[in-house]
Amino acid sequence: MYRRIQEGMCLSPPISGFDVFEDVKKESFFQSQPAMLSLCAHLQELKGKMSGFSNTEVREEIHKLLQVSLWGNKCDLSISGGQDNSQKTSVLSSLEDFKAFILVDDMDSLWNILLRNRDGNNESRTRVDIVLDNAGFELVTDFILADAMLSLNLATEVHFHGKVGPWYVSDTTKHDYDWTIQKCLATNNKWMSKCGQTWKENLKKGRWVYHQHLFWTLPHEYCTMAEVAPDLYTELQKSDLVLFKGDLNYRKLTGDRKWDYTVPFSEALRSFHPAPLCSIRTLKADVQVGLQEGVGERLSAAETDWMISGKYGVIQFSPVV
Ligand SMILES: O=P(O)(O)OC[C@@]1(O)O[C@H](CO)[C@@H](O)[C@@H]1O
Repeated sequence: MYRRIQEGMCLSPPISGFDVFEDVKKESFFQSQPAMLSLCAHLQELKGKMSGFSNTEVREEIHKLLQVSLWGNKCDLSISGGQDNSQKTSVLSSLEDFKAFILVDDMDSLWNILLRNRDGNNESRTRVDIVLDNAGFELVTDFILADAMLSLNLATEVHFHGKVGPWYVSDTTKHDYDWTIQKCLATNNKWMSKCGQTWKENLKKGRWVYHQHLFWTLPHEYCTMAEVAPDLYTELQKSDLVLFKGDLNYRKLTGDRKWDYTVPFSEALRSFHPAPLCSIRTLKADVQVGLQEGVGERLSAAETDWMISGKYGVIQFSPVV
């Protein structure tokens, strides 16, 4: 359907570059602004005190921001049919309450990778890639996470991957990416504006890099990437850690199959192992792997919609196997 919409626009010059979802995406950004402001303030406060942080404190902070980025994935305009689905309240204050809804949390594995950079010498480089999902609140949570990873010396560069055109209503395009940074920069809130300024500089200095590739809007499951889009696969192989945001990426990672709940994530990825990777996803489609024995069955008995409601989430890691 999204390809058809795009095709219709492409065949209609002079509006062939028009994004039919632009207005709802912008509206969702503005409606989430109070929640974004509190995150920006939190980040700036963190930067002010992080020089004396122990590794344990750094771990705790980055774990919090990973969870913020996870719950940011609840805000997608495809699941709500384009209706308001913005974040109205600060997520940070609810993290403890939400912990029980994280079905897999592989933070330890992520930490082992990120710690290498922090403990390494000045010449060591750690590249983290983020395969983006929704613009609006979720994108800002991804920016906050990426900024913190650089500031806390856990990574030296972050590469973002977006869509070539409007997709699943709110998915991030290059225009959304640039617009969001510019809007944050231009706001009259000092913390948010400071964030926007830093993000713009990160791009200028090559600490942040934006990529787009047609593959992300093709129907292929990711185990075919090496064959269908070898250039993209080679690009991801340069990464130390690839974070895949959102539900649709999870479906394509696992091939949208009816896996048993306990099948290991690495196995469900089949031949897709360009780099260590992690899915950060709230559950909105009926595919889930890597659960402890009995968890899927227990949830199915208690809540018929547990796989599609967006109430549950995973931070699920796979090494290169
Ligand atoms: O990738 P996202 O933004 O987390 O989710 C996209 C999504 O909501 O769109 C589809 C319904 O249109 C669902 O299968 C899927 O969960």
